Amino acid sequence: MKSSEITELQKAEVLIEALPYIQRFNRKIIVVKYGGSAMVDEQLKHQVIQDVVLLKLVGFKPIIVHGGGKEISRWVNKVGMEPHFVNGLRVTDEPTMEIAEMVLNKVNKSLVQLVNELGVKAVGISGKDGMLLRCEKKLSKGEDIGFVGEITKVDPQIIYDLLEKDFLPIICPIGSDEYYASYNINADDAACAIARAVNAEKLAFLTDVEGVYRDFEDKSSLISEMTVKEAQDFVNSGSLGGGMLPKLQNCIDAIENGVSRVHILDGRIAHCLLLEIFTNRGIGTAIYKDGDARYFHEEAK
Ligand SMILES: NC(=[NH2+])NCCC[C@H](N)C(=O)O
Repeated sequence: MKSSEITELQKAEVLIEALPYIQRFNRKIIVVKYGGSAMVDEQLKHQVIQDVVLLKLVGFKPIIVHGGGKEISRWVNKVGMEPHFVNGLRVTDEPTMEIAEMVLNKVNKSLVQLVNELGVKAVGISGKDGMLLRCEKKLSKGEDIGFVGEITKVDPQIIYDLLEKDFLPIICPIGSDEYYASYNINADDAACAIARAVNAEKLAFLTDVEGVYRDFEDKSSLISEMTVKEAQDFVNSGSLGGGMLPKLQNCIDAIENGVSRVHILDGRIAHCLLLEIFTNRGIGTAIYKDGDARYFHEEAK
């Protein structure tokens, strides 16, 4: 429908549809894992930031956890470093880690600036600040791939302090080990661990797919919602394709550890966060605690 075809009443109805969600998620923590195409395309980037600012201004407590993989590769190439690979994974040696940390902090501050420009005060930190993310070296099939960390402990105090003072925390996934060395952490894992540690109401992943498909080959088989049990059965069935397995496992892990709802969204769709959170049907895949599924649809009818 073209916007000119939307009547005034329909516009009002859109806002009314959002009412129960504004009410339900008021003062609740929503962790947004920001990554993929939505980080590269300038317009999408702006729209994501607008959505998060809106979430903040209607009374939610959003937290952004972001990656920066593409930007790190760009800088590694720019300085002419030769990448090394083990098991198909790029090795994060010391010089690469140095660049990764510089780039992630740079990306972090550019997001802070975008949020600030829209009138909400953001504070950008890495997992090293306040000792938020502690980690140890992660091996790939027993092999050393450098400074890639696996989270061992999350201390969310810094997040609570920022939220209490009404700041919007923006976090890049760098952690430190027992010797205080820096490690690069997978941003999905960081978002999941942070959401668990703060008992977030929601965790939303911005990805480059529409959501979870029942049949990976069939793009019309998008699953709109499932319970954590259904998600677990799906993982166990072994029929999950396209790199979705670790993501879905993270979702299950989050829900089993205190997060109420996890959403897998298509970050390539403009304003995907608003369309998911403030409508009954959403646009991606929502995973609920057992017993919670469809409850909200029923109530919102
Ligand atoms: N993909 C879906 N079926 N989403 C439903 C979303 C429901 C509601 N807006 C929420 O954020 O919890």
